[in-house]
Amino acid sequence: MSDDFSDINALHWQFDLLGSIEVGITVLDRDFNVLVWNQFMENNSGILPSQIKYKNLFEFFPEIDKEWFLVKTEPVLNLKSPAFIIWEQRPYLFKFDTSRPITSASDFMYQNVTLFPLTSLEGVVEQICIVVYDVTDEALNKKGIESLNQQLKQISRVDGLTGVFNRRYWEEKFALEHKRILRNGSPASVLMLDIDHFKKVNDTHGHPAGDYIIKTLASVVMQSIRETDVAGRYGGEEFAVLLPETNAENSLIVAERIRENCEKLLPVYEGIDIPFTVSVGVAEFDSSYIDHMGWLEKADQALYTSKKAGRNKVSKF
Ligand SMILES: Nc1nc2c(ncn2[C@@H]2O[C@H](COP(=O)(O)OP(=O)(O)OP(=O)(O)O)[C@@H](O)[C@H]2O)c(=O)[nH]1
Repeated sequence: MSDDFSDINALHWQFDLLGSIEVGITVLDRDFNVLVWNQFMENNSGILPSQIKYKNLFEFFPEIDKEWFLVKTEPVLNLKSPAFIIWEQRPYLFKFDTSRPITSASDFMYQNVTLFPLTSLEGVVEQICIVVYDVTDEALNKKGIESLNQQLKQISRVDGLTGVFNRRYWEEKFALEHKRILRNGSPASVLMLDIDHFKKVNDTHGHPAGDYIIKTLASVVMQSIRETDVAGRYGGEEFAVLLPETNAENSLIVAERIRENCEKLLPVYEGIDIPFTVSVGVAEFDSSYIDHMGWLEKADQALYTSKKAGRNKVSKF
């Protein structure tokens, strides 16, 4: 009698434990009818155990992809091996609101889920137990760090003044593209651009006005090239542009377009007109350019030719 009583007692506190534990626990039969629904599941779903008990899980949670869930539970039921669902794979199994304040970056609870078999005394799997862990904080932290890393990466690649790639990153991309071109022999060209008499802009209108002209040139360049082209700020008022899949003829058209757009544009800084022109050098890739910097050097030489010829010009190496 006293043994029976202590068994009942143990069962009672075990049920209490199940209720107060800060993880979700539910037990399903082989047809996915709910047998156990603990306090955590009730609190987060708003569904009472009396409402869901002996009912099919999928009726209450249509967001669970039934086909996928059957595949996931198959080894649990038939091979007695547990299965895991991590939030990186699937953010949640049950769509619960997050209990975090409204400022939280997520409006649902991220979950790690364990599915394991419950066997009868005969060793037959008759039920499946689902344990749901709330990992919202961990997930948001990780996502926050990832996005911060992404931002840092972006900052380290981009020139702060103009938003185009900085020299270091541009050269990295240029070197990679050069390798690819050496291998497949596809046409490509590179441009070097430099603002004419830029020192005069600074001297006459001041450094901030000079910065404004540099930014203006960057936006002219970006508007004049394709998405697959790669523009970078190479020096103070000097830009480099890589034009993949572009032969000399077509790259001269692009260079001329940039030169003309700059000439036509009349930037106004603090009420003062500051016209400017650019000189451009163009060099098409040649298989003898084994070194990428040797290729760029050709564009620089062509730029020098444009400067010597009176500026506001495009020259081809
Ligand atoms: N405002 C501003 N000026 C810069 C920046 N970087 C470099 N410069 C200036 O750009 C000027 C470049 O002058 P130079 O290289 O002599 O050439 P230039 O006056 O453009 O003459 P040419 O290139 O021969 O037509 C210098 O006065 C630099 O101080 C920058 O970020 N902002």
